[in-house]
Parts: sequence; C-alpha cells; structure tokens
Amino acid sequence: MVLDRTAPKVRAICCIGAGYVGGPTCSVIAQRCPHIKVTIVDVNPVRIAAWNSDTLPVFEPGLDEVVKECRGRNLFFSTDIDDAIREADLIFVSVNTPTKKSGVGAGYAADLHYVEASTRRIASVSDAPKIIVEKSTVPCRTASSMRVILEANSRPGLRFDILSNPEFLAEGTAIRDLSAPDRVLIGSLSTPEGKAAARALAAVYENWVPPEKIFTTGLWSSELSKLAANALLAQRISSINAMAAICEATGADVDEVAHACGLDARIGPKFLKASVGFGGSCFQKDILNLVYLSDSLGLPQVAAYWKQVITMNEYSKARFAQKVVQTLFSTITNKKIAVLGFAFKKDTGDTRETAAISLCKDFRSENALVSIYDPKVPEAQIWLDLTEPGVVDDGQKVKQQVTIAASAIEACKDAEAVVIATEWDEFRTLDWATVYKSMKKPAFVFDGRSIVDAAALRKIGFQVHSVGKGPEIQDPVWA
Ligand SMILES: NC(=O)C1=CN([C@@H]2O[C@H](COP(=O)(O)OP(=O)(O)OC[C@H]3O[C@@H](n4cnc5c(N)ncnc54)[C@H](O)[C@@H]3O)[C@@H](O)[C@H]2O)C=CC1
Ligand SMILES: O=C(O)[C@H]1O[C@H](OP(=O)(O)OP(=O)(O)OC[C@H]2O[C@@H](n3ccc(=O)[nH]c3=O)[C@H](O)[C@@H]2O)[C@H](O)[C@@H](O)[C@@H]1O
Repeated sequence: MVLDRTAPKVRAICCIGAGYVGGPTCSVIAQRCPHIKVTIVDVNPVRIAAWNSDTLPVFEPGLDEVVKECRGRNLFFSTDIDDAIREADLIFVSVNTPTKKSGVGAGYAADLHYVEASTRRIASVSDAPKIIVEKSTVPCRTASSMRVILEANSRPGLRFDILSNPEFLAEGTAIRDLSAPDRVLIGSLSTPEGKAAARALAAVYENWVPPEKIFTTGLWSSELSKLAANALLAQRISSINAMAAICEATGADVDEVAHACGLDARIGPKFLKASVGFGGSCFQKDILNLVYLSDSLGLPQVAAYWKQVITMNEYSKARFAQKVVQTLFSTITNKKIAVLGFAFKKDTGDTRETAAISLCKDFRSENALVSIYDPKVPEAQIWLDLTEPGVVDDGQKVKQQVTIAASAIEACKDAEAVVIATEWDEFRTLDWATVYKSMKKPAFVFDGRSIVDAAALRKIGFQVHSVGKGPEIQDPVWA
C-alpha cells in the first residue's frame, strides 16, 4: 500500500482487552514503534497485574523479551480504561467474542456484548476524534452496529472512523507471526475519511511490515475474510483427519498422503498434519459463527457445509478415544492412562477447546484412572477445565479419577497406555526405555500427533498406534 503523508498521525494507541491477542499484538507495536505510546487496558485487574509482573499471563515464546524491552518506556498495562481511551488517537478493540451460551443463536452466534460494552465506553468517554479498530474476530457487518452505538452515545459532531483489522497470529508463534506477518489486512469505508483512517493505521504497521504486505479492502470483506481464513484452515485439518481414518482402515500412511498432496503447488504442504482433532479458542467458535451467519442469511446448504468441519473434528476426537478403549481389550476400567500434553497445541499454555479435555472426559466415562502431564498448563487450569459444567457434573469424582503429574515419567509410571495429546518437543525425546520399564505390560502408546519414532518404540517393546497409520505399519495386534 502506498502511504499518503496527509493521513492522520497516530501518537497514542489504546488496546481494550489484554488477552492472547491484545497483549502480544500491542506489545509488538510498542516495540516496533518507540515513538507511539501504547496502553493496554482490561477490566480484569488480575490480568493487568500479571502483565505488570515477571510472570506474564500469556506464555508465548519471545513475548517476555518484547515486554521487558518496552514496558515503562512506551508500553503500559492499566485498568484505567477511560484515561487510556481519552489519550488515544487510535483504539484497538481486542476483547473476547465467545460463542453465545444462551438466548438467540445459543451454541452458534458470537457473543458481542464485550464488543458492545467497549464501544459504549469509547462513545461516552471520548472528547476528541478517534480511529476505532476491530481487532476481535466479529461477524460480518459488526462495524455498522458499532457506528450506530457510537453516534447515539457520543458528543454531537464527534468524529469516529471504524476500521477492521483482523488478527491472523497463531498461538505459540505469535511473536514471529506479528513480527513478519504474511499480510496485514485493513478494511475501511471507501469514503475519503475511511481511506485516511486506513492509511493512518497502515502507517503504524509500515514501521516494520513491508508496504506490499499491507492491503486494504472494504469493511465487510475484511470482517468476513477473518472468518473465511479460519474456516479454510480448519477445513484442511478436518479433511486430512478424514483421510487419517481411511488410512487406518486401509494400510496407507497419512503423513505420506499429506506429503504427496502437499507437493502440488495448488494444495501446498502446510496445515496437513493429521491429529487427534483441532482445538483452540477460535476455529470452532468462528466456524459456528459462520454457520449462524449463513443460516441467518437463508443459506442452509452453506451452513451445513461448514458445520461438517466441526462434525468431522468431533468424530476425530471420539474415534481416537474409542481406538484406545478397543485396543486395551475393550475395557479401561481402573486402568491408568497417561495423557501427555493438555494444551491445544505446543508452545502455549492455552487449553481452550483442547482435544485433551474430550479425551479425558471419554476415558473417565469408561472409569479409567487418568494421569495428566503438561509442561506449561498450570494445575489449577487443568482442574478448572475438567470440572466445567458440560464436561462433568460431579467434580468430586473427577478428583478420585484424575491425577496431575509433575513430569511425563511420573505420569507414565504404572500406566497401561500413554496417550500423546499435544505435540510438545519433549515427548519426542522422552526416555522411552525408562517409561517402558515403569509401565504395565503390554505397554501401549497412542500417538495422537504422530510425533514419536514408532519403529524405535516398537524395538523397545511398546505397541504403538499413531493417528493415520494403517494396520500394515502398526503392530500385528491392530492388523
Ligand atoms: N487467541 C488467538 O490466538 C486469537 C484470537 N483472535 C480474536 O481476538 C479476540 C480476543 O481473543 P483473546 O485475546 O484470545 O481473548 P481473551 O479472552 O484472552 O482476552 C480478552 C480480554 O478482553 C477483556 N475484556 C472483555 N471485555 C472488556 C471490556 N469491556 N473492557 C476491557 N476489557 C475487556 C477480558 O477481560 C480479557 O482479558 C477474539 O475475538 C478472538 O476471536 C484473533 C486471532 C487470534
Ligand atoms: O483466529 C485465531 O484464533 C487463530 O486461529 C488459528 O491459530 P491457533 O488456533 O492459535 O493455532 P493453529 O496453529 O491454527 O492450531 C489450531 C489447532 O489445529 C491443530 N492443527 C494445526 C495444524 C495441522 O496441520 N493440524 C492440526 O491438527 C493444532 O494442533 C491446534 O489444535 C489460526 O492458525 C490463526 O491464523 C488465527 O489467527
């Protein structure tokens, strides 16, 4: 994008929402733009205190260094939301947009009340023009609702420009993704004012992102592009996981199939790793949001098409759990199952929608004893996830069936089976010979991420089942 030097200049940024997106995104902006004051605010004082401490509330490789470099210089974390709004020329709205739990659209639609609360606050507090940027993932045309709320609740004549600037970072690689993004997308109205606001935001990114990677679209295209990108990514995973089921039934190897397909430049090699099922706070939520949008627009076939991506993911998780039960002679009652990894992917402590929650639920319903180890997820978070309403209705029973181990070796001691739920690097290089000695026999490994050297483990004595590997390359017991 070619910069127009007449665009309004951004001197102070406020980011509402100090979560997984707001925190890392605006910390990187502060690092790359030392001339801009960046204040990240949140209604949650505990979260803000953590951002101001040595133990940040979000684990991301490289984040500590960025925050340490900028905090107190041009990067501030605060609960004084009104002050930060007043001072800012540009405000990112980066609050959560979870799936609605009740009311109209429950289970599908995005709950926009945090976005609305932030918008109302901006309207009531602002005494000068602002550029307001949707950073949260929102349904198509949310900007139009924000405009109505702003105009109805602010001082007469006060100017607000609304932009859409969806975030494409992935957890675990957030700092890398933010430092060298594939693209920065800015959606605006096509009016001269809308375009000037887009140029002002582009100028912020141009401090480190090459101009050819910054591109602008209309507001609605930008909002929809975010939902579309996540739907397309999740669709690839469900597609390869569907192939994994065929591989296991036929003797094909899903990694070989993925590699063969990915060599086609039109398909490409990324995001074709078969797994126990995708997790994370966004894929499911955003697809459900798309399903709801499609249904509301009178497009039930489109809704059904995207819904199938979620259905296949649920199937992948359930199929994997069933495989464990069947293989362990159709009963895991009172058997110890070690679950290695609880985060939804490696290099994050985030457990939202992690496949490990479904697996543990399924193992518990078969009366197994589950021992969980994850290098980054705090113990309290695991208990919280396992006792959530909807996951379990008897928290006491969970405590009798589940233990949380301090190491992988401890989790596996006396276990009948090891289940790898997250692809943490340390599981690749675990001392598997020691693990084998400490386990009941026959000792099984169910690799839900296909990360271990199955042949080496078989040499030790394990019976190994890797997702998407057919019977010919499994132990004879599965043939
Ligand atoms: N987690 C991720 O990797 C990505 C998330 N997104 C989107 O970004 C948005 C935020 O996601 P996360 O950062 O993961 O959520 P989060 O839940 O980690 O953080 C949101 C924060 O907003 C705060 N908040 C809510 N209402 C507020 C208000 N009225 N005033 C001030 N603070 C308020 C909450 O207290 C919370 O700390 C969502 O729409 C999500 O879909 C987009 C790309 C990546
Ligand atoms: O909107 C969002 O929140 C973000 O959602 C995803 O990022 P994230 O969920 O953090 O992580 P991913 O790397 O996409 O992984 C999601 C899940 O898919 C799984 N996955 C990923 C890739 C793959 O090939 N196979 C696979 O099973 C991961 O293990 C994980 O459980 C997208 O990749 C980001 O671009 C997007 O910004």
